[in-house]
Amino acid sequence: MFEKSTWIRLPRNVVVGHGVRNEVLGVVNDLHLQGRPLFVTSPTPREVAADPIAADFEAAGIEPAIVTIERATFEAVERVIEVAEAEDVSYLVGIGGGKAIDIAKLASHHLDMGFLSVPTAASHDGIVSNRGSVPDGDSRHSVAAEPPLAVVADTGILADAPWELTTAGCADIISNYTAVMDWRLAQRLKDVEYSEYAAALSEMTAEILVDNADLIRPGLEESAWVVTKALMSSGVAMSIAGSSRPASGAEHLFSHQLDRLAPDAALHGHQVGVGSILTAYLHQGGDGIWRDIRDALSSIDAPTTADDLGIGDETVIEALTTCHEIRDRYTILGDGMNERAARDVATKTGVID
Ligand SMILES: NC(=O)c1ccc[n+]([C@@H]2O[C@H](COP(=O)([O-])OP(=O)(O)OC[C@H]3O[C@@H](n4cnc5c(N)ncnc54)[C@H](O)[C@@H]3O)[C@@H](O)[C@H]2O)c1
Ligand SMILES: O=P(O)(O)OC[C@@H](O)CO
Ligand SMILES: [Zn+2]
Repeated sequence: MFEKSTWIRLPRNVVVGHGVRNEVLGVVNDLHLQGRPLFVTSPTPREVAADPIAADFEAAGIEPAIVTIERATFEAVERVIEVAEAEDVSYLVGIGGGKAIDIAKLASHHLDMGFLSVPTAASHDGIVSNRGSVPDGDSRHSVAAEPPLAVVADTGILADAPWELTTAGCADIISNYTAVMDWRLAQRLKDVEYSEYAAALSEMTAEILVDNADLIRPGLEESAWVVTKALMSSGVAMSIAGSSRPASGAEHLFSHQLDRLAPDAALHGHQVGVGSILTAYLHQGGDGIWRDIRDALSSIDAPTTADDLGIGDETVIEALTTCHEIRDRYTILGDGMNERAARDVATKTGVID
């Protein structure tokens, strides 16, 4: 008897384009959301987006509560939950980069409230995903949550954001190549649950982005459009899979470990991009696609070496040899690399000198 079943949860409205920041209130009305919102943001996104959106709400007689977070931690999630309860809000709006959106996502899940995702940077593929990613001591939790009810991505804001945030988003997408390799490997060796549709969507998203690399240039609003569509598509792949597997393999383990060893040294997307060069080499050897990944990253100004990341060579080796422990996710790293092997791959790919 066939007894399989699945829930695929996706946003109802996705609004992308120039000036759509002014449409957040319209989206709220379209979703029939009542009551006060709580805006979850961080300092610069507050200035560029949260305060102007709050002014639109105030003009319509709704006074949003606002909480500003600095880091993605479980303490920040708890703070947002406390403010939401104290201010008696009915829904949340995450306004900012990946961290603000993750915190809003996790808090709204706990509160059993809907949330809207308003990215101010095209820097990560958590914009529409159904996961929140938060470090916790020595490990990393990718927590199941609901995807946003709606996404409002203003390409004017995204194009004005610092260019490296956009290149980080591109690199987060390019890393899908190796994430899917790891997923297929884990399916073959460990029989992990696998979705051909989610894997194909994730790979196709990376291919379309790389094919359009010429359009991705600083100051071009069209770049923000191309990258944001890719970030959404990758997030949808995660929602179809019900896990971050289509977009997160060993290159993400490497990045999560760097977050612990060298906090705030580099952006998430840039770290996973360099990780992807390394793990592509581990999967396929010297003749495989590691050079294509490196060249694609380089063509959009994303880092390809430890130096570019501002991270020391020895930290890269430590991350490579220990990152398999960070979470229970089978990848090409298996039960861990030894130091000689780590130094070998990092040197042969030019990630370290
Ligand atoms: N949930 C998921 O599926 C998912 C997917 C990918 C990444 N992530 C998580 O997202 C985080 C990475 O996101 P990130 O790279 O956006 O980091 P981030 O949220 O820390 O943002 C980077 C910096 O850019 C600033 N910023 C944002 N918009 C700006 C603007 N318009 N102008 C100027 N500055 C602006 C932020 O305030 C922050 O200081 C990581 O914690 C990662 O694990 C989650
Ligand atoms: O589950 P994690 O490893 O946090 O991955 C989510 C996201 O960063 C994928 O691009
Ligand atoms: Zn990522």
